[in-house]
Amino acid sequence: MSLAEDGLLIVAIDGPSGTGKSSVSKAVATALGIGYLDTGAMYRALTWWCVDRGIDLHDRSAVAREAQTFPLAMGTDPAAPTVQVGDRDIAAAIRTPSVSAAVSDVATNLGVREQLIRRQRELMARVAAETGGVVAEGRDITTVVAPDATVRILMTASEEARIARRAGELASTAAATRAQVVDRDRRDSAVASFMTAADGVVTVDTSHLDFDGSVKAVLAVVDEGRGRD
Ligand SMILES: Nc1ncnc2c1ncn2[C@@H]1O[C@H](COP(=O)(O)OP(=O)(O)O)[C@@H](O)[C@H]1O
Ligand SMILES: Nc1ccn([C@@H]2O[C@H](COP(=O)(O)OP(=O)(O)O)[C@@H](O)[C@H]2O)c(=O)n1
Repeated sequence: MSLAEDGLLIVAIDGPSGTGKSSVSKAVATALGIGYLDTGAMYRALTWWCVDRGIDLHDRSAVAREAQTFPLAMGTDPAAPTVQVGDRDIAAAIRTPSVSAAVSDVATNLGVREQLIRRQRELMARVAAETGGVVAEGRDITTVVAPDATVRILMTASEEARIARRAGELASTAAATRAQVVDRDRRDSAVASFMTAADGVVTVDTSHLDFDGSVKAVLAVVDEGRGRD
């Protein structure tokens, strides 16, 4: 199944931590009046779920089994995205440093990726059918989840800018944040290629842009991509 058929607007955005993917994607989806999917939140939610249930994250087949069945519900309204398992709201719980430190162990499990990619494609197709399109962001959306998306963007920013943004959010020092961010990107790179743009993927470098400038830059790429379609 091609996600991009039927005139739906599928915008795929990848990039390393702290480039502005989540915040910019939400604003872009809001401006376009379409849905929003944070795929990183799905890997974080599975990590939280396994830890909560006492499942050893290194037991690859047990974690992959949970990926297939755990009761995840992603709210895809860009103005108020939600993450729930069962009826429990875990949006805040999945952002804790302990989940951030453990999530790469879950995301580098290929059995997990197979299941979550399947769920991401299903969700994207459903949301796009409902709203006319979707902005999905993560590490492998442009290359694996939706390589046939209408518009494919790699968001980049200098390591310095990314660390400064994350440190601001976490109220942490640059040195401590550097270790977390760089280390996570390195581990994540084992299973997805998001540091350089694949063929046909447009790079948006946000190092010297403010937030509004980044939103405008992405909207300009979307406009151009739509025109070509
Ligand atoms: N272009 C930008 N300039 C300055 N700050 C930004 C920019 N884009 C995002 N931010 C801020 O940086 C932080 C990290 O952004 P986020 O969207 O979470 O990045 P990512 O999803 O790529 O990890 C957020 O606090 C966000 O508001
Ligand atoms: N498409 C995706 C999205 C995220 N991930 C994993 O999920 C983690 C959390 O993603 P995130 O988008 O919330 O990360 P940040 O916004 O904190 O950088 C990443 O560090 C990857 O391990 C992935 O493997 N593939």
